[in-house]
Amino acid sequence: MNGEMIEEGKNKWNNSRPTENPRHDGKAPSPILWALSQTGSHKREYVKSVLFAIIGVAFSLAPYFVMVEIVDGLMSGNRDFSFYLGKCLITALLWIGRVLFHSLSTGKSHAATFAVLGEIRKRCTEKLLRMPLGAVQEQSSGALKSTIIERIDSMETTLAHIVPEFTANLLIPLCILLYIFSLDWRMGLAELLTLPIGLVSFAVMMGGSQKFYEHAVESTKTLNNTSVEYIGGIQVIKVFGKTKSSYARFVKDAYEAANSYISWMRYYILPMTFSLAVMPATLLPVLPIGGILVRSGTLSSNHFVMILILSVGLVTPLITLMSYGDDFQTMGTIMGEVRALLNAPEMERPKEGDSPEKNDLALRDVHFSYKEKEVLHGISMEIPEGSFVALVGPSGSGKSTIARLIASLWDVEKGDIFLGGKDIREIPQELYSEKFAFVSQDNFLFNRSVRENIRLGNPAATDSEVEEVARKAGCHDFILSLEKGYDTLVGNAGGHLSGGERQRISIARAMLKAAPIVILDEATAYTDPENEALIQRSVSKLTEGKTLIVIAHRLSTIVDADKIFVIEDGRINDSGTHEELLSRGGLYSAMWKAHEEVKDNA
Ligand SMILES: Nc1ncnc2c1ncn2[C@@H]1O[C@H](COP(=O)(O)OP(=O)(O)OP(=O)(O)O)[C@@H](O)[C@H]1O
Repeated sequence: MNGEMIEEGKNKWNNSRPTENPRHDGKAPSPILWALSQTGSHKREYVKSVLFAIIGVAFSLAPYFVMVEIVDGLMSGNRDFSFYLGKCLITALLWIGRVLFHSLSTGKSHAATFAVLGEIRKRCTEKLLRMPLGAVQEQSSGALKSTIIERIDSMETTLAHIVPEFTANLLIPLCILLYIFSLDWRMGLAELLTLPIGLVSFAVMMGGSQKFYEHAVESTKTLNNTSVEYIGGIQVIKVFGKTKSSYARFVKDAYEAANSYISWMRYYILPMTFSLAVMPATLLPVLPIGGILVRSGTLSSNHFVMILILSVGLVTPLITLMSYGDDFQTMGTIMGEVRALLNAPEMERPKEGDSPEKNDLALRDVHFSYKEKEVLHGISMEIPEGSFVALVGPSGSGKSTIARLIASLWDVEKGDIFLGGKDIREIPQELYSEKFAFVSQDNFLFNRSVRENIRLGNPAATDSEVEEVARKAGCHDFILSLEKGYDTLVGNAGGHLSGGERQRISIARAMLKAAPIVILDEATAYTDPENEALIQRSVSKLTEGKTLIVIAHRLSTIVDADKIFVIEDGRINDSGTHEELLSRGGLYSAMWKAHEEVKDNA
């Protein structure tokens, strides 16, 4: 199906190192085969479901053979009422059998499909953790949510029905055809006459409509993004009086999404209806050809009647088969998105291994780019275990980027980072993450209780340990003043709390983690002077005997650092203690002077 080509071409991550085994011929497997390859331990359930479906379809076809016998009876003048009553009873029983096996089949395949899609979704979310932070953040949250939640969900019905029913509805007409061929090969050929015409029209539909469907999917994603942005940015929209224009954009995207679906349906409705009408119309050639053969005496009228009735039996499974056409298309596109996500490049980290005993950090000639633009141009620094190191410099100079690379949120592009003498690319991500507590200025809180948010630092911590750490981080009192104390929900991304409150909770969370290396990236940016003193005290408790890496604009908070690195334009401009840097009179002393002046004028 050409959907595969398009889906691979549209793969937003397709220039990446693939993480799944591609096929040897370089082509991606069909979406259905790919989906089936993901069924793992549920394969047996699908096999059972297919078997039940085949039995179900066989039950639904058997009445046609009973009908043949009834017509036979009528034609041979059988007037025994019990004969016909018996046949009717058999037909009723066959109908019950059909309903029973169809239900068993769909029940099994729905259960298996829910489990398989659940696993695919789990793999997608786990994948996000293994990808570099930047690759995840480049995707809009609306589009990612749409792929992982809605679009995977939308495959459920199709996948659950396609596996058993497609197989059953393909096998049964084949058996009927073989049977008709065994009765009379000429009639078998007559049955096939409508097939090529219907198939050509079907292929035309499938070929051309893929781009319409792709467009419909893209415009739905745009609509998703616009609505997520509209809701997320509602404060900015209101403050800047952009309600009308933002709403107009939302409406425009909604129309675009609706219209793209209409165009898709407009394109495929004609060829689809034509092939749906022509392909199953096997009676069209069968009736006249059969009539001629009966008249010429080369086909018995009994066989002719039997073939006519069986031809009617062919129609339903053929129509069911064809109705899966656009489902294949939809599945192809969704599977393409899911595979693109699962194939996205991962951070180079082993699954197993040890983390080093020592915690000295070293950066050697580290280069890093966001997309094309290099922002770090050869950073080298040593951060001995237990030291207090500060990164200062103008805004945009690359301080946060260095911190993120040290915390292994991204991979370096060139150069190396070592922890305890070991290249961090040789340390499993989970073990490495255990070494770090990272507090930044925009710490994310989950919409759970305050207690659960702090406990994320150490899921095994008791309630009293959580409260103890909150006291140390200076947030115990304000937490108690909240409506439900520690059980208060913090709102989406912590939206029910002030910036300073969020920050103190994040510090408590980091303290609870008890990691040997603590990174504070503008961690006190939102804090008022009174609380800053409190937090400084708690930070010093948090970092006793630990490595502390601080990024700060307020230089007064880092004067005690063992070493200050002055970063300018992605390079280290200077380094040393506060006094050493002041004595050299470079960028740092200019920054210090500016800092003092602001303080004096405040
Ligand atoms: N996710 C990103 N994608 C693209 N460019 C980025 C991204 N994050 C940062 N940059 C760019 O990289 C450069 C360094 O940014 P970084 O955040 O490391 O600077 P910083 O010194 O921490 O700044 P600040 O003090 O203002 O927080 C800047 O030019 C910034 O615009």
